Amino acid sequence: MTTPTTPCPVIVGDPFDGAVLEDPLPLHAELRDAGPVAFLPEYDVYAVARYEQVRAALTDWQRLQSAAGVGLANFHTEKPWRRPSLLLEADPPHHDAPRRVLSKVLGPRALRRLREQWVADADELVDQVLARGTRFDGAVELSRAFPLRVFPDAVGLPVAGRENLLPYGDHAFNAFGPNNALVAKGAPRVKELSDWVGEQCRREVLASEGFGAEIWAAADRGDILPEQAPLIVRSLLTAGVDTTVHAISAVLHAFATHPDQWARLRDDPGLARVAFDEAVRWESPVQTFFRTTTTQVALGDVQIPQGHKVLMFLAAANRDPRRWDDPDDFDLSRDPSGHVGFGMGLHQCVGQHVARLESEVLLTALARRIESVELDGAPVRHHNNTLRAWESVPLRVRLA
Ligand code: HEM
Ligand SMILES: CCOc1cccc(C(=O)O)c1
Repeated sequence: MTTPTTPCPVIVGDPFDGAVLEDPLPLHAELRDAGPVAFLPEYDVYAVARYEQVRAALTDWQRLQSAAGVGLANFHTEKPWRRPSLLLEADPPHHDAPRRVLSKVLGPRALRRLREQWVADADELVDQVLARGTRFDGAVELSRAFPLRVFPDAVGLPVAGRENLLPYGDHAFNAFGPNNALVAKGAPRVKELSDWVGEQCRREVLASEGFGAEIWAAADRGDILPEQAPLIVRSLLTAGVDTTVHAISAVLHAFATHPDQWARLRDDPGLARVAFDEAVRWESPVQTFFRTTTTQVALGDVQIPQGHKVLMFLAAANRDPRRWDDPDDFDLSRDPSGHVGFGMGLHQCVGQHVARLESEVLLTALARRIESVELDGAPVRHHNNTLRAWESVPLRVRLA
C-alpha cells in the first residue's frame, strides 16, 4: 500500500463492501466533507466525491484517461477480462470514429422513428400489467419488462437468448469493481454469456434493420473498420440494458415515495422527461467510474501522482449541497441539467437519448392510467459494484 505524496485525507474502509452498497449515502457524505480529494488505502486509489472535482475529472480526458480502463483494474498492468470497449475504454484518437458512429445511430433524430412504436409498446405493456391487478412488482413487471421488450428489437437481436442480457451486463458492471464476491458470483457464466453476446454482434445474426445493422453499414462506408463493428454492437448490449432497467426502477421508487411529485406528473405529463433526469441525478444508477492519471494532476489542492486510479463518485456529486439546493429531495420543479449521472464531457453517455425515450413513453403511459402510486411493502436492493439497483419494488396503484 502506498501513501499519498501530498497531504490528503485518508478514508479507510471498502466502498464496494455490501453494507456500503446497501446504503452508500453516509460514505458519500464522509467523502465530500473530507475535502476535494481523499485517499482510499483499501485499494490504493484516490477518490473524488464533490461535484466540482468529479466534473473536473470527467472533463479532463488527457490527464485522466479511460484507456487504462474505467474500473479498478489498470489495463497497463493487468489483462482485461474482455476486449476493451472502443468507446468507454478508449481515448482520442482511437475513440473518435466509434463515438461518431454511435452518436449518429443513437441520436435524437434516429430515435424519432422509434418513438411511435415505443409509445404503442408502453401502452400495451401497462394495459397488460394493470389488467392483472393494482398490486405488482414494478422492478419486474415494468422496469425489466419494458427495456427488454423494446431495446433488443431496436438493436436487431434475435428473440432467442435475450434473457442473457441482464446477467451479462450485471457482470460487466461488477467487473469495474474489485474482484470481490459479486464478481465471483458472475464468474461461472462469463464464458457462456460472453460467447452468446459475441455471437449477437455478428452481421449475419443481426436483423437487416436496427442499431446493429446501422453500425455494420457504417463499416461498409468506411466510417469504422469492419473488425470494429461487432465491438461497437457489444457496447450497446453491455451498456444499454441494465442501466435503463435500474434507472426506470429508480424512477418508479422515487414516485412511489414522493406522492406529491406523482400528482405533479399527473397534472403535467410533459414533466416525464425532466422526471427521468431528476431520478438519474437523485439515484445515480451508475454510481462510480474510475480514471487513471497520465501525469501528475491537481484536483482541488491535492497533487495526484501519475499512474494512479481515481474513483469518481458520480452519485455523491449528484447530491453535493455545494451544487444542488436540497440535494436529497426528488423534486420535479428542479432543473437537473448538469447532473453527472450520464457522465460529462468526451465520454458522456452516448445512449442517454435512448434511455430518456424509454422512460418517457413508459412514464407517460403510467401517468395516463394511474391516479396514485405507493410502495406495497419493503423494496429490496440488488447489489452491484457499479450499479444502484432494485431487486424488487412492490407497488400498489389506484387507477384514474
Ligand atoms: C439511465 C441509463 C444510463 C445511464 C445512467 C448511463 C450512464 C453512463 C455513464 C455515467 C457513462 C460515462 C462513462 C464514463 O465517463 O466513463 C456512459 C457512457 C456510455 N453509455 Fe450510458 N448510461 C445509460 C444508458 C445507456 C444506453 C441505453 C446505452 C446504449 C444504447 C449506453 C451506452 C453507453 C456507451 C457506449 C458509453 C460509452 C461512451 C463513450 O465512452 O464515449 N448507455 N453511460
Ligand atoms: C454505462 C457505461 O457505459 C458502458 C458500460 C459498459 C460497457 C460499455 C461499452 O462501451 O462496452 C459502456
